[in-house]
Amino acid sequence: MTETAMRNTVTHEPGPAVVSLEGVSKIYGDTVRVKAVNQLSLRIGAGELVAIMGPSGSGKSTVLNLVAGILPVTSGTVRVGGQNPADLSEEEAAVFRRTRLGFVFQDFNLVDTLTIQENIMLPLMLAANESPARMRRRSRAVAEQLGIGDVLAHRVHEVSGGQAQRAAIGRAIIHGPQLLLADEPTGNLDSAAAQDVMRIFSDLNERRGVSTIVVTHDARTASWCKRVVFIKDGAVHSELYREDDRLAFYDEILNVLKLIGGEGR
Ligand SMILES: Nc1ncnc2c1ncn2[C@@H]1O[C@H](COP(=O)(O)OP(=O)(O)OP(=O)(O)O)[C@@H](O)[C@H]1O
Repeated sequence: MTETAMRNTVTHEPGPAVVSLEGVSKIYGDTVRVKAVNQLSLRIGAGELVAIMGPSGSGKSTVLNLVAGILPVTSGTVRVGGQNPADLSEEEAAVFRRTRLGFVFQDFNLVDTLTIQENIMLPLMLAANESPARMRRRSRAVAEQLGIGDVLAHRVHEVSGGQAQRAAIGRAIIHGPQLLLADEPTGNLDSAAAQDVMRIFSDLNERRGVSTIVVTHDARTASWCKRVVFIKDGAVHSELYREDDRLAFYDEILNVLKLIGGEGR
């Protein structure tokens, strides 16, 4: 496949940008310098479900952390919902992340000592502007939507990996974030649980228009997204847009991964 063919030219018109990166570079270290992201520009429209793929060390997680405002850029501009995280104080940035973004991680990052329901309620508890009864009602509704209404009273070690990740998704969406950021959300799951999790992201995106970025090594996971951005050496290498057929998209993704390296699993 040629690079021109990979950069699908069908007209896609995403909504207003929820994320835009312009000429963004990130260099780690002072003495030993690692250029993890190199003049990268990327626009993600509101309501998009996008995967970021690329070989190990290509800069995927760094890009996600730059979008989240967890890492400062070395140069260039990042905007999330029109806001440049660099313009915010540390405290404002923390509030921005807590109220406007939702995070999902490979290892779930649930609090072991809390129940599944308490984990899902956590962002509401931190915001401290809702009554306990309302927080419980909202967390139950989210859990039922995600198919884990029956394990709300369980501790984290009493649920499966797939249920734990669904709880983490519940925690990520309960406050109605503008943008969901997921770093290898299916990396610790078996194939069936991974498909369930991606079906949930896809449903949230289609029914509720939740803008989502998923970093993944896994072509099957990426095939649930509508667009895949391939990163190599810290810059955008190519992109694919999904038409209707998810399995055909999966094959197209594997072909690009063969070309640029990356597992595909
Ligand atoms: N805190 C850090 N300090 C120094 N170098 C770092 C740091 N974090 C990442 N790097 C380097 O930056 C480059 C990009 O790393 P990053 O984790 O963003 O890549 P990735 O594509 O997410 O990799 P993987 O798929 O293996 O998770 C790599 O060369 C990595 O070694």
